[in-house]
Amino acid sequence: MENALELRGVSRTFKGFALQDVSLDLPAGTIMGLIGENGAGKSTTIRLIMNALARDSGEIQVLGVDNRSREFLSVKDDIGVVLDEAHFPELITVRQVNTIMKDTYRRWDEALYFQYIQRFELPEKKAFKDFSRGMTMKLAIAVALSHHPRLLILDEATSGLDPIVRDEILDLFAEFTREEDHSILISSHIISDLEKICDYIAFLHQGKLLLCEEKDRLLETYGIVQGELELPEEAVAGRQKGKYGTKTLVRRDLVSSAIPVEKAGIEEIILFLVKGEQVQ
Ligand SMILES: Nc1ncnc2c1ncn2[C@@H]1O[C@H](COP(=O)(O)OP(=O)(O)OP(=O)(O)O)[C@@H](O)[C@H]1O
Repeated sequence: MENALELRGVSRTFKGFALQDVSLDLPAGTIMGLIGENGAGKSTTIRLIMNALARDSGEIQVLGVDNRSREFLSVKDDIGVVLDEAHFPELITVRQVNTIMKDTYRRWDEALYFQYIQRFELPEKKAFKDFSRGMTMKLAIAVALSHHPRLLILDEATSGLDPIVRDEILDLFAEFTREEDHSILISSHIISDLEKICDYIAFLHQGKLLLCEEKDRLLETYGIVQGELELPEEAVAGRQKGKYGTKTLVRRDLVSSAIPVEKAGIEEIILFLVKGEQVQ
């Protein structure tokens, strides 16, 4: 299997919002960051992938299987999912979650689950209703990882976590993909988080996928030129005029080597591409 996920022309319309014609491939063994502003359609895309939401059109293959087929039910065992509204019953405890998951997943690994519980310092006897947002996300991540999935689908899984825990969890995700057939789709609006660990960046804006590209390729392709320099128009991908002068996002290969081009970060590239010409 080459791709863990394949979306072709996927669309879904709600009143006032449409996810339009989304196509992307997540190669097995890689991490894709799905980024976009609030309301861009990230959760909708993830719900469509899990077939928790029906699409209007398009095709979705998950781990080589059509997500509307019967086979998808058994493939679900191979997917660890953390949704942004991760929820467990109010009175349930960490220990009771273990008992339930034992019956839910064929490959549930109790020892591994309790290792994560300890690592995340989660209380074993506290009722779920008294968990903070960070604790909730940690519990959901522990569950997602403890049934030995091949694909992790994570919707805003790091939001609500403090920077230290967030870093630890991002390392954990990177560790997960060291196995060559392990893949991750992770959505976030914290671009810097995703920049660290992702191989691919997919960028949704108002329901459209504006970009889906290898991260390193984006970093190689674009750079920043400071000041009002003469540049070939085809090299200019975006421009910002601010109090402290002009910054231009350029395609490096179209700019003369005499012009100094600085490195651009993923966040900068995305912002420039979306905003185009801008005066601040
Ligand atoms: N079931 C639904 N019925 C109607 N509109 C919906 C439904 N689900 C999502 N939407 C709308 O679709 C749009 C995209 O929402 P979505 O949750 O996919 O965005 P998102 O990128 O995940 O945003 P956030 O970062 O805020 O979580 C929003 O305008 C939302 O109101």
